[in-house]
Amino acid sequence: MLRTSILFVALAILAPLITFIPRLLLPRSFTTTTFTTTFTTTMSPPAYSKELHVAQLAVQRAAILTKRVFHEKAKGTVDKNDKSPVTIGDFGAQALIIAALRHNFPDDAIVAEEEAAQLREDANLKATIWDLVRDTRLNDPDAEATLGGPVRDADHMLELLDQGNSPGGAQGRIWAIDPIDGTKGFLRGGQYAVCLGLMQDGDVKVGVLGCPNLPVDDQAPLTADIGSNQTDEGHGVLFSAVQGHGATSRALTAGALAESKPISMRSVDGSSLADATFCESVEAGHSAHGDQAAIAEKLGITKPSVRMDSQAKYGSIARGAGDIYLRLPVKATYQEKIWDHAAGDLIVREAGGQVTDIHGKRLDFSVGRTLANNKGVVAAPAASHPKVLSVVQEVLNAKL
Ligand SMILES: Nc1ncnc2c1ncn2[C@@H]1O[C@H](COP(=O)(O)OS(=O)(=O)O)[C@@H](OP(=O)(O)O)[C@H]1O
Ligand SMILES: [Mg+2]
Ligand SMILES: [Mg+2]
Ligand SMILES: [Mg+2]
Repeated sequence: MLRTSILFVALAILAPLITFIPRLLLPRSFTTTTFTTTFTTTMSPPAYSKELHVAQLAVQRAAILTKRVFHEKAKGTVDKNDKSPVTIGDFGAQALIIAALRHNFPDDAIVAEEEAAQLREDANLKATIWDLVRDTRLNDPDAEATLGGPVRDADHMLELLDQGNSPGGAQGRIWAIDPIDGTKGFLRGGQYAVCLGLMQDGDVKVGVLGCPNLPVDDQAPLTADIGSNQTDEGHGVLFSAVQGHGATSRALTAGALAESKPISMRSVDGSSLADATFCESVEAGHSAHGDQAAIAEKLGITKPSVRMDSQAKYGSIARGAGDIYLRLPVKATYQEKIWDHAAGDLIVREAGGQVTDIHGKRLDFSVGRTLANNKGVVAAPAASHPKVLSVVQEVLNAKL
């Protein structure tokens, strides 16, 4: 009887410890709900699960704002110092994404394309963007709470916008934000993407792309004229990847995340390229259409190229709707920006692709706000990348 009582008391003391100790070993950011659902099934937390979840919801919320602007006739276009366009949608989306990151990861650095300087000089512009930011939220209260809820006021919005000024680099956690990639496409009524990537020590770990004008269906044929989405019906895709965990797509929603599907590139090897589809920029100033056409011809590609704005190109080849993305330099001095490539690079590689520059070097995100160590982009299924790269080099060398 005494022995049974001692055993019972010992069990009563030990039981809570047995469940508590593993929690001590987990990262502090790991929530109890996630712990019970994931830890019990896999015994270890999935890498970057909180970062992925926040990034997906943040992109989804920002996309609600960009879609409102997309469907308006006057998009509040302003010229930047470098003469490229920026709209009220770019500013608003960036403020909302940074608000979500600051709420969840206050110590992380952020590299973002836009800054608040023009809004500080133009009260009307500031008020217009504040109207958008104040009124944009996810329609799922839990999802909205995850992002920290609404931005406090218009001045705080400006402070948030300016927090994307990190110089980047090889150390620590750095988020890269392109609030609207393909702004020219956005203005033309074409493709654009809301882009967010997380780098750890210069390596992309998490990538999320929101593409409001791509068809939801991964099997939908890739055509040049897919920007004619005026109703949103059947359109809007959220691509995601975590390093070492593959890539997914899901429908872009206005609230909680939709169910995801794994995606992969088509298996095109060097000998079956005749059937391949290649994508390139719409803007001739952004990539060399002539060189790209010569390369396609030498590869035996028979279909015409699909010209599409933004990192929607990376998402499209990652889900096998296209196969190859070529972005050959027009000007030798142009340095690609990290926010134009971070998410897409990871999504394509996690879907079975390879992404390098024209010299065959992997894109190097560790050297600041630009890809200063790289020239151009060559993205293709891993099995055909060596062949594509060799033809890229043959065509470019012949010009020297
Ligand atoms: N000269 C030059 N060469 C290469 N790239 C350039 C150049 N100038 C601008 N940019 C960047 O191009 C980004 C959009 O290019 P895309 O290929 O995605 O779209 S497009 O079809 O060319 O419009 C675009 O991104 P957003 O500004 O976010 O739209 C720019 O960062
Ligand atoms: Mg821009
Ligand atoms: Mg861009
Ligand atoms: Mg942009």
